[in-house]
Amino acid sequence: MDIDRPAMDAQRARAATTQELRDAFLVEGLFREGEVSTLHTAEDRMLIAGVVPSGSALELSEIEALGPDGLSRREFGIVNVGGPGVVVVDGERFELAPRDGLYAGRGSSLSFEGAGARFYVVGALAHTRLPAARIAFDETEPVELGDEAGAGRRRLYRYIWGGGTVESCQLQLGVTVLEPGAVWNTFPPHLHARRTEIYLYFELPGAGRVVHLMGEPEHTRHLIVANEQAVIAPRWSIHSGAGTARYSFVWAMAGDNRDYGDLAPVPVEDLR
Ligand SMILES: O=C(O)C(=O)C[C@H](O)C(=O)CO
Repeated sequence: MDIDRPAMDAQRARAATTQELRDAFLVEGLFREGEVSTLHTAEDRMLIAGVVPSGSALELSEIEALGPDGLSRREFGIVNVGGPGVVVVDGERFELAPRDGLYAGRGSSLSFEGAGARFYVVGALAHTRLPAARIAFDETEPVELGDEAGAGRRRLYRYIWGGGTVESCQLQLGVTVLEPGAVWNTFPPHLHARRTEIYLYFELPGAGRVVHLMGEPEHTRHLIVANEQAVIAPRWSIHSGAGTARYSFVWAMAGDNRDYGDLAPVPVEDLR
């Protein structure tokens, strides 16, 4: 799979059918055994990929949608959403346990190993090359969010962000893990005027679904999302959701700045 997806504007999203919304904002089939699958979106030119090495190593190589410069002008954030595996960045081997993350700078050559590993890759345009760094889930101090009464207790692990130790050009990325009994993420929701955000839901049971809320605050829409599916949130779209079971998700942003707190909360009373 190598998809080049155009943007849909807010006005069209208000009136889009369920299928049109899914075609524009939902990413299905990203993780296929023994394959690298990619999607490039016109929203902040973000690239996402699912890499499932199975028996043999796989490389992230040139992608048709990116044209002649290919991956050479991009930085990458990676999270292992499967079993243990290895990412090789320009010959250097990084072992990634489940939920571990990795940053790889502009123009890195990337290959992936490990039967059982499932790598989620996010690429953003980058103006300079910065050093690769592994971010261990176990060693990252989480931010505690939500409460039990609101079924939203969760831990947010910031891997690559403006206030952190791993440098990036524009990419921000982390993992949010819901506590047992929690189903809500990112509520009340918010907007980022200067960034695009992509969520990848994972650790959701097979028959589980997340009702993902999107759209302008006064014209909300929803997507029914299964495990290992991603949702693109343009700058005009809220991003929030409630699951039929607990889950985790990778959030990743690209855009004008790396100030993680640069967001506009939307009061619940203003949602329509
Ligand atoms: O659970 C949450 O809340 C989040 O993970 C919020 C995301 O980081 C986000 O949406 C940042 O814009």
